Amino acid sequence: MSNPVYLALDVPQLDAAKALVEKVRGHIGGVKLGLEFFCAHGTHGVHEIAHLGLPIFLDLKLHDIPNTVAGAMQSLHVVEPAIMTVHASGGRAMMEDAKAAAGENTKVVAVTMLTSLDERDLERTGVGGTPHDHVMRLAELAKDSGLDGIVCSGQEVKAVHKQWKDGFFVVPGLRPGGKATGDQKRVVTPRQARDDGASVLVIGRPISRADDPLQAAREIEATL
Ligand SMILES: O=c1ccn([C@@H]2O[C@H](COP(=O)(O)O)[C@@H](O)[C@H]2O)c(=O)[nH]1
Repeated sequence: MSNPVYLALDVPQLDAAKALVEKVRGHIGGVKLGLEFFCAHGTHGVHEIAHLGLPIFLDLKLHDIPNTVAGAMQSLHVVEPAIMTVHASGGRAMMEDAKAAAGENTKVVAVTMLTSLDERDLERTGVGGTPHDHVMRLAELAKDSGLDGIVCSGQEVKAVHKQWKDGFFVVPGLRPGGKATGDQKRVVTPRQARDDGASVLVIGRPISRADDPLQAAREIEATL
């Protein structure tokens, strides 16, 4: 089985980002490039990282009217990402058009509820119910819209996997100690997420901000 860990490369300098990937490449299965990286380095930066030879997950969390999101997906064919994200709350038509516009080798997955949010945050946005209810509802919408899977926390992945057997599940908000730290609120360990059905484990700061990123990546891999 291939390594499910995708390193979140939220690092502003391109050279430092490349050096980090080179350092830990034997202990990860892919690289996740998000808004911080893309705003700084654009498609040029994506190509530079892709040249290192690992699969690329482009996490831009697109959320706009269907025509605009479909146009953005088309424009990103040049970088051929293995995985792309849109927001499930963009609605069915947006997700259908995003999937139709994506390259044939790109999995499109929908962000349900950010792992930095909890039930109180949800309530403040006017959404009632628990994170579990909200994630399940949006997962069903993503499935009906023809997407490949969703992004959710490790606290929901087991339930979603039960209902969507062949879905592709991306789980961020992972902490080796299993404790919520900093901005991440719905947290589990990488091992628990894997055991509960995650397809991809997104891990950033526990590796990138570790005193010894190589050792941190090795230790996480050993738990899986
Ligand atoms: O719900 C979500 C969706 C995406 N992310 C992204 O994952 C990484 C997590 O980084 P850590 O440093 O391991 O916290 C980051 O790039 C987020 O943009 C998420 O955390 N939660």
